[in-house]
Amino acid sequence: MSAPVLPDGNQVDTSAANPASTVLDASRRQPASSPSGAAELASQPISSLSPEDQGKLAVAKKLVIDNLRYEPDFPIPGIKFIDILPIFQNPVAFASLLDVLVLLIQERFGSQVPDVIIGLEARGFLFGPPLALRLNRPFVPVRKKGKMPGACRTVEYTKEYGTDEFQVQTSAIKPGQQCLIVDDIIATGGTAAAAGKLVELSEAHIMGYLFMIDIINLKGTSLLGDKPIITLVEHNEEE
Ligand SMILES: O=P(O)(O)OC[C@H]1O[C@H](OP(=O)(O)OP(=O)(O)O)[C@H](O)[C@@H]1O
Ligand SMILES: Nc1ncnc2[nH]cnc12
Repeated sequence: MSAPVLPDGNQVDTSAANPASTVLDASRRQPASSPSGAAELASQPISSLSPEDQGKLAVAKKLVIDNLRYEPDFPIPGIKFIDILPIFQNPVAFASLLDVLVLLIQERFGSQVPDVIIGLEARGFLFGPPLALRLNRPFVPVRKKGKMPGACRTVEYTKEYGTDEFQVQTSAIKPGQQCLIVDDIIATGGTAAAAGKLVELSEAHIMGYLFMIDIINLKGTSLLGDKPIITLVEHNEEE
């Protein structure tokens, strides 16, 4: 099978990224196959990107989808867990992910760069800090209760498989800052909404949310009001 073809006609070598995967034409909006058959490319407009950047976006999305793993009944019965960790064991996929997240932020917000990147424990810590570095902006962690020293703001929340409490250090987010909240997955939306509340308690602004994956049948984005949401991949558990 031939390698993905960019709009400029050049071929992209993704074989080093995932030798076992089937390499598909990156110009397609959806892969012909994925490990579960359920993860699909998010249908956000890409028209303002150059042809070269559209090619990068298509290749990065495919690399992400090909590097997901699905674990039934984890962490509790009935949950089909999406394991994103293989992406970070694959330097080509990881670098491609970061490149494309920067592109999507630029596409959505133009020349306005977030003042701060807010990453959510734990998997928002995997790509939030390198993304913040790429944007030359500070990274602020939101952590589960009891992990950080000093004064913290706290909110309780409910997520797909339980309840939890989130904290941010009181002085970490400055009043008036434009915050981009980043996490690997939005499922029921409770986690991301809780992080949004912490930003608001800090008297800062939610500039938007960014997720690698949206489990769309759980409709989590409905908890995020009218804030801009960037999603790379949509996953439907019902398909
Ligand atoms: O949209 P929701 O239903 O709220 O769920 C989404 C959250 O669930 C997962 O985190 P988890 O709480 O499992 O934490 P972990 O990353 O520390 O494992 C995931 O990384 C998101 O943060
Ligand atoms: N199904 C799922 N897979 C991975 N992380 C999750 N967080 C919430 N739901 C999840």
